[in-house]
Amino acid sequence: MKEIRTPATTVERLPLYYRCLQKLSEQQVEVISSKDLGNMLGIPSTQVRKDLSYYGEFGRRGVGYEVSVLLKNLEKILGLDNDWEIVLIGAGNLGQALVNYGNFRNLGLEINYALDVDQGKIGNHLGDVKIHSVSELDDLVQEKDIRIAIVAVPADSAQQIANKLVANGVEAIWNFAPTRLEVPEEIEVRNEDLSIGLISLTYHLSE
Ligand SMILES: NC(=O)c1ccc[n+]([C@@H]2O[C@H](COP(=O)([O-])OP(=O)(O)OC[C@H]3O[C@@H](n4cnc5c(N)ncnc54)[C@H](O)[C@@H]3O)[C@@H](O)[C@H]2O)c1
Repeated sequence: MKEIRTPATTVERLPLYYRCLQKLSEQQVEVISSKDLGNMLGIPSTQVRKDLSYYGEFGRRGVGYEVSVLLKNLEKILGLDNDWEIVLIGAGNLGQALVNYGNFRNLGLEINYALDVDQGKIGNHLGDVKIHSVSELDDLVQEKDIRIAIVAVPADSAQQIANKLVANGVEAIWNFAPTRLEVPEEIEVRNEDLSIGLISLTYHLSE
């Protein structure tokens, strides 16, 4: 049987549906139509139905989606029903902001460990998270079976850190350093480059 690949744009929208459904659930809304869900997110109802149809038959024609059922299913699809252990490398300005960002918790996600090379930072706490020496990376990643890492070190250290992470079993990297990481094909890398967002605005104003 030919496997149907879910478009990347659909996958990108799933967290939006999830967050929206969380809000609806908090507001005790039990059922939502694709039209209303789409209106809340600025997405056409046809797109909402198509996106969700890749994962199953969640809605009922003329009725809509049961919020709690769709929320539970999306939680599973997005892997948010797992207790992921996440390590941050580089507890500088950005790293600190990420650890202190409370909204990850609303998704059931948490940065559990922070590593840095700076002796002046090692031993300090970012909230509940103690900053450990980066020399502990190998042992920590292996012992805690960490599969997700956040790289927030300067660009010239990022590749070396990525190599160590991958060698110790990390499978997914959220990379904030403005550099392309060379990793094996099976490693999932998500690059976050804030300057690209800002440049897209200056580009449009300059047209
Ligand atoms: N600050 C931002 O808003 C921002 C935005 C986008 C991208 N970035 C990128 O994210 C990265 C971090 O930015 P920042 O502003 O937090 O810088 P920063 O200088 O404040 O922090 C970097 C931290 O990494 C640590 N570090 C350096 N080498 C290391 C190594 N080998 N192992 C472990 N820790 C190491 C430093 O001691 C420092 O604490 C940079 O690559 C930067 O370009 C930053």
